[in-house]
Amino acid sequence: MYDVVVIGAGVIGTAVARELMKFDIKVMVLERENDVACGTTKANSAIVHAGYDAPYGTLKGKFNAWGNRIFGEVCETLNVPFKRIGSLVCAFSEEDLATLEALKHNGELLGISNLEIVDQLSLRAMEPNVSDDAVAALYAPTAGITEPWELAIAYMENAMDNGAELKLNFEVKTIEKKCDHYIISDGNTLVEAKYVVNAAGVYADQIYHMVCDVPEFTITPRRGQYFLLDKSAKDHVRRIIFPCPSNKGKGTLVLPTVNGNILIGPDSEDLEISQKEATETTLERLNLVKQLANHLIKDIPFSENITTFSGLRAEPSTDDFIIGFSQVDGFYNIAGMKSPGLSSAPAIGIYVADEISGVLNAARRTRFEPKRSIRIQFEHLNDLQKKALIERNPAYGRVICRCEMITEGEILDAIHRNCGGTTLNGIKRRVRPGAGRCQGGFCGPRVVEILARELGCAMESVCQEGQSSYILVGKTKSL
Ligand SMILES: Cc1cc2nc3c(=O)[nH]c(=O)nc-3n(C[C@H](O)[C@H](O)[C@H](O)COP(=O)(O)OP(=O)(O)OC[C@H]3O[C@@H](n4cnc5c(N)ncnc54)[C@H](O)[C@@H]3O)c2cc1C
Ligand SMILES: O=P(O)(O)OC[C@H](O)CO
Ligand code: FES
Repeated sequence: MYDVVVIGAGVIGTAVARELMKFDIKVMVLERENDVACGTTKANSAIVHAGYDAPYGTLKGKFNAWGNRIFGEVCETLNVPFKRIGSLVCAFSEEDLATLEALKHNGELLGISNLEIVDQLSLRAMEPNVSDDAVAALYAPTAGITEPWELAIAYMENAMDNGAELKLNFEVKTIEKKCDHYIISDGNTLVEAKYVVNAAGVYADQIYHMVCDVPEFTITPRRGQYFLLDKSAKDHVRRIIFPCPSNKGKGTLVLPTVNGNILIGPDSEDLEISQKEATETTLERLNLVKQLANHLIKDIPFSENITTFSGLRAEPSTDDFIIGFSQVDGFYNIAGMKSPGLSSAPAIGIYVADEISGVLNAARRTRFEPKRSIRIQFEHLNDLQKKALIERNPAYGRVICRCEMITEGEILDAIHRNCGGTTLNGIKRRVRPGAGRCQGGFCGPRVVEILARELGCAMESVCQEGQSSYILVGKTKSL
């Protein structure tokens, strides 16, 4: 019997699992996909918001401010990229100027430091490509960018290094409440736990419905679509550039990624409650993203686009995050994790682990290893280091991805760690082969070969992403 089962291995579920491992608690994470971070965590703006946007007095405001404060330390410990590049919210009218003042005031109530309204001249000096029509901006130097899926992978890996378990391909279908525990099933296997943490993203309402006849909330998907530009567009903007927010969200933005690409989006499209899988992109909405971004930033080189994608916000009927023990004894909801859910994840992990360890009366684990072991990034080594590494391990001398300069050694490491990658996109998310300009056209087949060899399976059974997303069907000719 587990003390705690966490349903959902996005950035929220994995953060909770890792923080729970600081206590003497037996933890299992259940995830329906064949990898962690396959839900909203893999498709968002990747911003660690400064925290001035969510209203003072809300859970979003509290956890964003707290999460931003500790984000740098968490990423350093877990070896996850994070850059505090700062953000600018641009004003185009008198009404927008009033919005900037209101955001600054709200941020100050939340304890966000160094917020400043900059005039047109300063804005132009900071970001020469901002539209000539922008008259001022709210500058927040503490905003940052990260790699959301890498954070979730790192959280899960570190949780497993400390004894947590992960069951992939386990779609929770029923949850049965007994007098002092739960029985969770995917239709084949039963898992028993004293407490359940529901971190199932856009499905959190359905999971809660399994134990509660009349749930207090619903979760509706709100889609956002993006363009990702090649690194050749690097430096078109150096900070996160927002328009003023509206009741649809923080608007369509332009920002750099931690790897030097330029990200443009999202739009904000309310879908039906049943459309929890609708992550397709559409020409109509991408054209809207283009139009909105061109209003904010001049001369965006859309010809450098290398991919488009979309993510689903978990829009709760309550408008705020839902975090806490539910009406059902021993059942804990972390639902409605729309933006700023990523920014808040480190703080939510700590908060939830404290609450649950409290009711379990669990002591702190004496042998908790907080650090994740170093990941070698071959490209970032100097020549002497590269030479020494290749002598020690020749796999680092074989470049598999030319666009991103990724070696076989890095791919092997990504496969064999705890919470290692087993799919083409899983390896791409961990070490970036396939994330370059050719989008895996050259390196994809090599990665499939390595995966099959290392996992001891046929190349035909290697998947691109989800279960059954097979890439190869069989041999077309023999040698
Ligand atoms: C367009 C967009 C932009 C955003 N930008 C930002 C941003 O810049 N900054 C920021 O702070 N936040 C941002 N967010 C919000 C942020 O991405 C989310 O708050 C965060 O990723 C939510 O993580 P999660 O773990 O709750 O959900 P998810 O990542 O969706 O994880 C939930 C997991 O539960 C699993 N699951 C579901 N049902 C079951 C089941 N029955 N059995 C087992 N497993 C199940 C899913 O497969 C999934 O892996 C954005 C969101 C979107 C959509
Ligand atoms: O559009 P929002 O408000 O959901 O925010 C999403 C990201 O945080 C910013 O793109
Ligand atoms: S060679 Fe890997 S993305 Fe191009």
